[in-house]
Amino acid sequence: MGTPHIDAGPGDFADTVLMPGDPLRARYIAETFLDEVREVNSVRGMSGFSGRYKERPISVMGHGMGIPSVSIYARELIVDYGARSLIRVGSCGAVRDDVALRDVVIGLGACTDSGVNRSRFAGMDFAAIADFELTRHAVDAAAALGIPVKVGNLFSADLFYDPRPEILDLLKRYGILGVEMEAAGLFGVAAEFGARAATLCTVSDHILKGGSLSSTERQSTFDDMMLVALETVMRDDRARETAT
Ligand SMILES: O=P(O)(O)O[C@H]1O[C@H](CO)[C@@H](O)[C@H]1O
Ligand SMILES: O=c1cc[nH]c(=O)[nH]1
Repeated sequence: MGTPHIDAGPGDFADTVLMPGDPLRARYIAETFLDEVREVNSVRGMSGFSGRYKERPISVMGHGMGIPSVSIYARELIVDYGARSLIRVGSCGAVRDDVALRDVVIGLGACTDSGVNRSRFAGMDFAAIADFELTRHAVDAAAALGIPVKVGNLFSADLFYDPRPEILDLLKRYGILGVEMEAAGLFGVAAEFGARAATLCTVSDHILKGGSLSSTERQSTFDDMMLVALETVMRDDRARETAT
């Protein structure tokens, strides 16, 4: 098998995939948190790995930057490789005064200036929301780990270098917790193909107040968020077992 962007074989991916934008962050997660790791994709350098966390098969793969890129990888993982749950583990910028560098935010939903969800939803406004169960388990996992999180709305921007500085105050006024570039598209793809998606982000810079983490820090220092994401999967499994 194989797709235009993934050359893994059947069964190479677990049903749950953690997805950072940065493929080097994917490698870091796999090498730091998973056992029995094997690389299952390297097309275009978009590293994908499968391994085990506490015996549970789990995959991690980069999705690149922006909604077009995450839309390709999310669709191929769901449709061609049978992924059922995608958890983005990203970085974001803050606009609110009460959101600081390294805060972990969990997206309930994501606003966007992208038109992709209108394209897929017959021109209507689609509410790009995270899967409730995954999100609830992420919040509970964070609490159990003693890792503070903020839960609320994200903004998925089409432009990293946006020439409209005035929108930042608008985002702040509307309570946006983090500005990133994929969640709204990921939620749209998951809805289109009947999968589940969640987004966790660590704040890597404060867009209004200033201050930022280095690219190396963004690549390999988001361990709190990774633990929350991995424990989310474990909690989600336990909840599903109990329900059946
Ligand atoms: O660090 P990642 O997960 O890539 O997330 C954020 O960083 C990139 C921009 O620098 C965008 O992909 C944005 O969503
Ligand atoms: O997309 C992003 C990611 C981090 N910081 C930003 O300002 N935007």
